Amino acid sequence: MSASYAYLGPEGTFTEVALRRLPEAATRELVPQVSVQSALDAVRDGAAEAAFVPIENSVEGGITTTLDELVAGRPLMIYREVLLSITFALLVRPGTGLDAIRTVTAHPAAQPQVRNWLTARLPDARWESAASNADGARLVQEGRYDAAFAGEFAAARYGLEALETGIHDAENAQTRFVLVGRPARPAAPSGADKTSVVLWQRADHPGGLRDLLGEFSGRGINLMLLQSRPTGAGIGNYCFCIDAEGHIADRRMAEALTGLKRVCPEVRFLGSYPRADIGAADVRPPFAGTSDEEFMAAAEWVARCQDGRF
Ligand SMILES: O=C(O)C(=O)Cc1ccccc1
Repeated sequence: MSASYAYLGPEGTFTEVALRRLPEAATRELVPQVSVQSALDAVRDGAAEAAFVPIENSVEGGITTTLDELVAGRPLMIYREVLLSITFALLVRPGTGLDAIRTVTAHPAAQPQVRNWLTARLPDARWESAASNADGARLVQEGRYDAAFAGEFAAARYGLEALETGIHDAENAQTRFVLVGRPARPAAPSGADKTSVVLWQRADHPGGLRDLLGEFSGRGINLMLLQSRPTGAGIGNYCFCIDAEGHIADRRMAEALTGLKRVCPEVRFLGSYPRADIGAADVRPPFAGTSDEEFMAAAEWVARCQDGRF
């Protein structure tokens, strides 16, 4: 197995900056890929140990290419996450002024984060999507577009200059990235973990989603993400990507997943991994009746009842 991490490239993406924040990245070869799909396929085919890709941003929600790959592609698992605060720079070939910009490019997920700025400052510019923000910068270098929204750090890499910096429609916009590998035993609980799953619900079942969510809420498990994605089976057919607080090694999470596996036609476990937003010291204690000890004591009581030893 190759000790390399594939990531959404080319060099100079926000993805690369976020990846370099993981201590383990320092000991791996980092290999840029042209798309999220090719980064994930490199892992599935054994060419890379893991892939690092964007999955969610606080302005627009899920990065659908990544979610759909994790939902429907050959199974993979999430091992780590990184949160990165993002502002954009407008990168141009040296000497280009704002009034000369007719075309702008960036990754589609960048657009909702710069839309107001674009309307105010470059109302007539035509938007074209790029495979990533750094790829947009590369295309500006090649003369294909006049300007790209990307990280300021990408300017030097592509011989461009930043005409404007700090561009962001929403304050504190953050993007979440995940390190994805082939399925294996999740790391032991860190004390502040989350669990990602995809749930399919039975067709035409009134209150189906409420019942699925009840498996979590009834055990005191807080949800951090709920995103529906079409299953591809026609209008009205959705599955649900869910991030929930806790680790599959926690009794309450294991029991919630057991309940979901019984009632859902399909459940895909996407991993239990350390949260990037808070540490163990900030995790609130389990709600009354939902600690490991309370689950175990209750299971022992049932066993004693079954034995007539209560
Ligand atoms: O990493 C990049 O540069 C990307 O193209 C993905 C992305 C898109 C929008 C915000 C953050 C990351």
